[in-house]
Amino acid sequence: MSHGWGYGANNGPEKWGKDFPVANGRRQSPINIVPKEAQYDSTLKSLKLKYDPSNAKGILNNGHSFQVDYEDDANSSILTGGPISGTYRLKQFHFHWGASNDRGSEHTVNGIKSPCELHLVHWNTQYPSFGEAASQPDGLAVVGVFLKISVANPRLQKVLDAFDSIKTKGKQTVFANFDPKTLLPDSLDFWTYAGSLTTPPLLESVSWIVLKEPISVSRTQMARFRGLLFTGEGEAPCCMVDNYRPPQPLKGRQVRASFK
Ligand SMILES: CCCCNCC(=O)NCCc1ccc(S(N)(=O)=O)cc1
Ligand SMILES: [Zn+2]
Repeated sequence: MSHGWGYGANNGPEKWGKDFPVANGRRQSPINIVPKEAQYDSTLKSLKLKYDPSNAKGILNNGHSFQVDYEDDANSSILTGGPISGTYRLKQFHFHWGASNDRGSEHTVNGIKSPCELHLVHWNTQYPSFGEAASQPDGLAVVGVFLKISVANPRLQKVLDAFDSIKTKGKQTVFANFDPKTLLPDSLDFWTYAGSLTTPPLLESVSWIVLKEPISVSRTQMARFRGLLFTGEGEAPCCMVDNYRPPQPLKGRQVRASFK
């Protein structure tokens, strides 16, 4: 795909398999979560997230989404517990969203899409770097959080206020002193399954941890996500919307629940 992957008709999820054959693999993400078919696993530990706000570095429009990058050369912002063993370091968080509020999330629950989904990306400190970890079956752990339309979420404000500085692909700006823990819901109840990156290179290295409880976002706040552009400065503008991969075949995988 010389024109690079994306979410359009010519380079979107249905075309990714050409350049990334693992797209048709046995542990692809996202998936549709069917709560009634998830097995409660009492041996799952509670999730422990310890983040240092001063590790926040910058916010970047990468042409597919925007991401907030964290300093990851020490165990200061880490994920432990849940389905994982050992310590995983926060690398970045980003979102996926739709052109309208009826779609946008990657995971679905009983086939229902949410308007937006937050991903907090962590890598296993057993490996020397994110890049190394990303090629290992237990290399990454991503916490997924659904956003649902409700009252405005004040915790999103700082992220939204940076959008004017990163409107086009490749733009980035300093983003300091932000605790992603403030983006999490009250309950850390989760579903978990073995999956992959949901964008190319679609590496099958992710322990997915999808929280049951959503956080809120208002219609007005969602509209601001849609003001970002997939395109670079000076190119014909294309709104950054519908940057989600649809659910992939479960292929016999089990989804476990941390709650009854
Ligand atoms: C510019 C060099 C970057 C090297 N990065 C190489 C690489 O593997 N990047 C993958 C980054 C990624 C993609 C998808 C998710 S998701 N949506 O599954 O949470 C999380 C993280
Ligand atoms: Zn993602």
